[in-house]
Amino acid sequence: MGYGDIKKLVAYYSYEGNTKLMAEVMAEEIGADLLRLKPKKEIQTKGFSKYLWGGSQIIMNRRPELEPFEVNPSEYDLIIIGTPVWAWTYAPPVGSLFKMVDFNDHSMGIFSCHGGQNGKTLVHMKKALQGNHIIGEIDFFEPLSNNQAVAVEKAQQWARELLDKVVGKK
Ligand SMILES: Cc1cc2nc3c(=O)[nH]c(=O)nc-3n(C[C@H](O)[C@H](O)[C@H](O)COP(=O)(O)O)c2cc1C
Repeated sequence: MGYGDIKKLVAYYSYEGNTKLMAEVMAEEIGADLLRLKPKKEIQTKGFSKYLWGGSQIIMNRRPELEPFEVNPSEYDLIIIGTPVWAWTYAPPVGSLFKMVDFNDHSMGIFSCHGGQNGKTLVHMKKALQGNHIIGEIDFFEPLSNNQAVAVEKAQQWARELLDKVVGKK
């Protein structure tokens, strides 16, 4: 099977744009569809209270209801999932995705964007995605404001490597 036959998706949540940038760069690099996870109710607070609000979402293990998807994620051969790190783990809307879609036997890449403490984010994602093939994982330190060009190149290269692995496997 060639590169053109592989169905690729980048699904992500982003509150402040870092994960969005990395997801868009990856999708463009490998010609993937994009799925932005959008909670039906998103609190708009950019000050310190965002940590209180987000932290409480994690503590209460919230799985917010998301806007309907325009694609069916389980139909893809390669699925990349990106999240910001919230309280050392993946953000609640990504947990909603895991609950809504029965991922099984998919080739997947997982990535996170964080402020220096990735915590157990990728470990927790792998646990939630058991039964799939996690063929790559990567994290980025505040890519919007910290060496953006380097982060972009790293994201492009990583996405290409994932695609090469999937093509090689088929
Ligand atoms: C509610 C909340 C909790 C956060 N918790 C962490 C954390 O535990 N560790 C960390 O390194 N960064 C943490 N951050 C920072 C974000 O992970 C980081 O800014 C990331 O790049 C944001 O991605 P985004 O712009 O796609 O939303 C937190 C941010 C928010 C809003």
